[in-house]
Amino acid sequence: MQVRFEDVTLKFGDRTVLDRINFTLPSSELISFLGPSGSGKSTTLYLISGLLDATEGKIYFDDKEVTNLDPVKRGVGLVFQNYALYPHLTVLENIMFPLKMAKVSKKERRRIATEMAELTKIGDQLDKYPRQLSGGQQQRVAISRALAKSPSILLMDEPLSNLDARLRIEMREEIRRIQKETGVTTVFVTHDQEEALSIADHVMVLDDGEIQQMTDPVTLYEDPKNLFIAKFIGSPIINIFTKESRSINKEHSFYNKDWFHFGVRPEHLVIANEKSHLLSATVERIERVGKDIKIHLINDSEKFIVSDVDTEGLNVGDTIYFNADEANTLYFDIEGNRLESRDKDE
Ligand SMILES: Nc1ncnc2c1ncn2[C@@H]1O[C@H](COP(=O)(O)OP(=O)(O)OP(=O)(O)O)[C@@H](O)[C@H]1O
Repeated sequence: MQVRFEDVTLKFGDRTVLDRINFTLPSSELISFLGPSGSGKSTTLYLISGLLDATEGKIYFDDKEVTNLDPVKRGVGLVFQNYALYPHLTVLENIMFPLKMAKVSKKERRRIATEMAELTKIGDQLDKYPRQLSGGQQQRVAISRALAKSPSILLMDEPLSNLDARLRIEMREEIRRIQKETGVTTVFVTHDQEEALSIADHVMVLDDGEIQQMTDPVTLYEDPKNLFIAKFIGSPIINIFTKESRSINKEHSFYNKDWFHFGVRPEHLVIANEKSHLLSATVERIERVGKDIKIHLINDSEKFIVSDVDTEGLNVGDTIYFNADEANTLYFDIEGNRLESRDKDE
């Protein structure tokens, strides 16, 4: 099922949190809402679920307007960070609970709940209580329960935030598998860009209540619409320079072009010689994490990072020279809007 927002505004008192936002979530896909804390991700999710009412604007599920429809009638499945399981009910009873509320027959409840538990690989834990399960297992129960009523859309609010790093990675793969097996349109809220990029078919990036860009993860990384997206997506962070930057060689032909900021990702800086370089800096630290090598550089107080270069013979304190890989250089105007944007969604 497709979700469409038309000029949706949400105010808390006189504070506008979302201001006339418009988007369409494609059917049967996994969509991530990504953004810093307070950007409006959960608010947008609650508007879809009906737990919050829009102050203005219209919300559609396919062609049906649901703006004023009761949350129960919207048929959404919800999964929260804290699992929200009933502690006094077993796994099976937890999954069957919404079906019981919907007056589904006992036999049918058990059949559906067992099927959902098999789907989420929790079928061998049916008689246990939530306290006897790990965080990852509890989240599997919560997902089974949310899917039991065949929701039109599955909404997940930071579902992995309570899990440790390894389990987070395992569970995000599981969520993707379950979404692909069921085909239920799913929204996954996170503030973790790596999580969003790895799991989602489409990512909607929010900042301060505004949609900055909505596209597939590869386009988001390669073709950011503005400086905010360029800096928010990618780790290590993109290197950004301005016309005033002391690291830039102002003799370089590149300098005369019509940009105010330009950005080069750490893997797109290439070593040059002193005569024809664009950037210069001193090696401050060489960081090795497993096979990944990052060189931290400094020029005056400006810092940047380069990766994927040969570090043999390189020492802290050395001055090195770079050129930017032109095809992968991102240019921005003074307001931070991308120049020559190649956004495929436009
Ligand atoms: N009930 C409320 N009353 C007043 N302001 C609220 C309320 N709920 C949220 N807000 C404000 O709305 C803005 C968006 O909040 P929201 O929870 O949607 O952000 P978020 O992107 O989900 O952030 P986080 O990752 O921290 O949960 C924030 O500035 C928040 O303070």
